[in-house]
This record gives sequence, structure tokens and C-alpha cells, in this order.
Amino acid sequence: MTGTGSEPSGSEQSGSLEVRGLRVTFDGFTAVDGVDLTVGAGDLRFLIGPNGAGKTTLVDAVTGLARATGSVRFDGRELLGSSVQKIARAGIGRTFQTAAVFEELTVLQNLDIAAGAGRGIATLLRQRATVPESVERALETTGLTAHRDKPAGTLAHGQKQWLEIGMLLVQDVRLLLLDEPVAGMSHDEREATGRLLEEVAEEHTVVVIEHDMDFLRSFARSVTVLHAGAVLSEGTVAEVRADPRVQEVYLGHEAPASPSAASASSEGASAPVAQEV
Ligand SMILES: Nc1ncnc2c1ncn2[C@@H]1O[C@H](COP(=O)(O)OP(=O)(O)OP(=O)(O)O)[C@@H](O)[C@H]1O
Repeated sequence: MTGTGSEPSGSEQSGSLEVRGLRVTFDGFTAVDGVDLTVGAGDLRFLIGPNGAGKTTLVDAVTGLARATGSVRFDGRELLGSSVQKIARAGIGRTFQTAAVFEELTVLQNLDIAAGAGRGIATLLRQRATVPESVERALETTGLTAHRDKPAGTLAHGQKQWLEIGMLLVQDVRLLLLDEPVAGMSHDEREATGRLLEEVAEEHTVVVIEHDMDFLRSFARSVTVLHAGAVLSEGTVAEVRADPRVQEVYLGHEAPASPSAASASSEGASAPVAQEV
């Protein structure tokens, strides 16, 4: 280790994202309007905002799915304009709102395929005598070891999301962008997912698009609020909650500063966020 002394202890952590002046337009409509966003290595950042704020489009632009102008630097390297594949190879992985796993294949095969860049499909599907170390670790981290031989299609909803996260881990991504990972999950699944993300963030940078405010309050290390394609507020959970502009956007009026605790539990995680931040 040749650290400068200002780095976190342990191995050098990479995975920092620096977005500057990012703009995405669709037929004249500006969905992302000059976003600056810095996510430091090892952060567990929540990206929130009302429906249509531009959260998914921002992630689409970072991952090469949406055409954008501005700058997206990952560990100092400019990625804007690169192909989806090149951005993935650079170490940025994402999930979508609906889990994308191979339902007929086992958990192990799904992870093996994700880990197996460069191997042919026939080799991938052949039973292998040994399981790669990265796959073993991903099984353990995601709590899926006991389910490794089950078809992914038979997993519970939460387990499928964890498998998807595992599939990113075995690809050696350093930045995970997760789009509403706890939508539709039970309370226990949300808690387990939060703990999983905390563990993943020990060695990776994690950005979570989320509508579930209980989940955010429990697990966010930092928060960025998007509104109408622009960054409205940023900081710790407490700082963002205390920001009158955030209250205004979420509640439509100046809200009292005191957190008069939410009545509702967070059933219906993807419901519009007309709840206290
Ligand atoms: N392919 C597209 N063509 C045209 N408009 C689009 C396209 N994708 C997104 N938009 C528009 O861009 C705006 C931002 O959408 P986006 O999905 O990024 O918002 P979001 O913050 O992720 O919302 P939600 O929380 O509902 O998922 C919306 O007004 C949406 O209708």
C-alpha cells in the first residue's frame, strides 16, 4: 500500500463518479438539465426526487443508454460518449426497476454467466467442478448460498434483486447504480437489502434511486435530491430533510421542521412520494 495518508485505511478504494453539466433532451424536452453530481468512492448515495425528476434518465446517461452532453468521469476517466459495453467494462454496473435474471437457469449459472466474460455459452452451461472464488463470495454476500442450485425463476422477489446485485459483484464493478432495489419488497426484505448494500458499500460505491423514505432514513449515507432535471439539494439525510426546498417539492408547501413521524409504513414503495422526507 502506498497511500498518501489521506485515503481510507485498507486497500485503495476506487469508484468515484464525477458528473458535470449533464444534459439529456428528448425531442426538445430537457429531462436532465445541467446536473453536477459527485459521488466519492465508498459512498452509499441515495438519489431521490418526485416522479419524472430525471433520476433514471441520469443513470441512463451515466451508463451510456441515453445520449447526453456534459461530462461523466469515473475515477478521473471521461466516459461520456462511450458505448454501454465500454462503460460496463470500466466498472460501472446497474440494475433496472424490474429484475433481469435468467429465470430457467440456476442461481449459480446466473452468477457464472455474469462472471464469465469471454467464455462460450456451452462452457458456461456445463457443470463445473469448482465454483470461482468471486461467485462463492457473491453467493455468500447476497445470502443465496443455500439457493445456488435453484432456478432463479423460483426465487422470492427480494432474492431475485439480490441475485442481480450478485451478478454485478462478480463482474468486478466498482460503482453500482441500483434503480429502486426495494420496490415491492416486504419489510424484512427491505431490511436485508439495506444490510446487503451497507456491506457492498464497504468495497464499492453505491448509488440507489429510491422512493422509499423509511429505507432512505435507515441506510443512506448521503442524499441527492433531483427536481425537474436539476439537483435541488444534497447532503446528509438530516441536512436534506431540513432543507425547505425539499419540503416544498415533496409536500407542496412549507412543512414544519419537526419530523412528526410518518403514520404510514412504507407499503407500496414506488408510490408517489407525498410523504415526509
Ligand atoms: N425515452 C424518453 N423519451 C421521452 N421522454 C422521456 C424518455 N425517458 C424519460 N422521459 C421523460 O423524462 C422525464 C424524466 O424521466 P425519468 O424516468 O428519468 O424520471 P424519474 O425521476 O426516474 O421518475 P420515476 O421516479 O417516475 O421513475 C420524464 O418527464 C419522462 O417522461
